[in-house]
Amino acid sequence: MAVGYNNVDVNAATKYGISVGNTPGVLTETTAELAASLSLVAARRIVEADQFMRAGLYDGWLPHLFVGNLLKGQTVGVIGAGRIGSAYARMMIEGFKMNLIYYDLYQSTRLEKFVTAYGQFLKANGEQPVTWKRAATMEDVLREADVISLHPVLDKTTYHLINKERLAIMKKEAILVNASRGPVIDEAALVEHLKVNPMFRVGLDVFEDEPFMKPGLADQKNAVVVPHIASASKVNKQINTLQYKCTFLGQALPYVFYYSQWTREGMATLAALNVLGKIKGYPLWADPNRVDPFFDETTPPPAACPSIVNGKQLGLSASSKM
Ligand SMILES: NC(=O)c1ccc[n+]([C@@H]2O[C@H](COP(=O)([O-])OP(=O)(O)OC[C@H]3O[C@@H](n4cnc5c(N)ncnc54)[C@H](O)[C@@H]3O)[C@@H](O)[C@H]2O)c1
Ligand SMILES: O=C(O)[C@H](O)CO
Repeated sequence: MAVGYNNVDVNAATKYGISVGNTPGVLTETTAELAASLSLVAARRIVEADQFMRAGLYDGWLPHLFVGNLLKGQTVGVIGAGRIGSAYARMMIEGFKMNLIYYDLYQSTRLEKFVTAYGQFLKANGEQPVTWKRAATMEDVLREADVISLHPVLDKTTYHLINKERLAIMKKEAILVNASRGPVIDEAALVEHLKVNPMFRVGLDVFEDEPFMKPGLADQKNAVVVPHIASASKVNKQINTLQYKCTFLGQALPYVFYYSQWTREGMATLAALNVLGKIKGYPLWADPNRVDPFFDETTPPPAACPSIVNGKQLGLSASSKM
């Protein structure tokens, strides 16, 4: 179960009349949050500083100890401004007042409107407004941005999108984050680039030969690496509050019950509803970017398949109800 379906040969599946379902929407914010975390951790050299501290090497404040990059007023570059790329951009812009440059095959009008409105808000409050730019080429993003996060789908147009030549045009102290798919970066070229550019830093959730890393990557202090954990999150939800009599205080105190809602539970729900929908002969859900109605605990899920990526090619009908 996943939103990314690069591991499935969709054309072959379509040829044999097999539907391919995915799980969009439920992991957008969690993946964007992980990309934002990697950006911060890399910018402020948190892992290096943590290891230094634990090794007992800290013997007093020094003006130049672990100097990192301040994000405020810098430029964030997003390659692939779809669901996750746009959510990540909003976090970095609103959280750190960064300017945006993005590259996508399609215009992201909603994202542009968000940055414009936020810029106006900042201006009205006497602050420097944030700005946005849609880049004509991906190279423009690589040249201009201080932090670059990769969020495209993996296909033949994005395989090794970041290669030796493109790394070379990035700023020497840039930060590169990848929470999309490993092969979007030529990882061997990245290792070489990290070796000769110690102030260039990366945050990686995904790897070219997952679960393995290319030789040398683990030795690089300027790389932060985590094991594909972008969707590994949960929310604790309160379900009930009871009063109980506290014996020593002699008064009623609230007793709160929680349960955890896991992101991967949401993904599993969409995957299961895709299967159920197919068995029942349901139509395709009209907008796979808006799957919230499938999680409304007060009503039964809609009689539709939440997201079948080759539904149109297979001639499946679309649901008119939203
Ligand atoms: N690390 C994780 O655990 C994790 C979790 C969820 C999704 N993902 C990955 O994140 C990526 C984005 O997912 P999403 O739900 O936002 O998908 P999405 O389809 O909403 O967005 C992808 C965007 O990439 C753009 N794009 C496609 N080809 C491009 C190209 N050649 N150059 C620039 N842009 C291009 C598309 O136009 C689209 O806007 C996928 O690769 C997915 O597999 C990873
Ligand atoms: O594409 C996805 O959904 C993720 O990589 C799985 O967490």
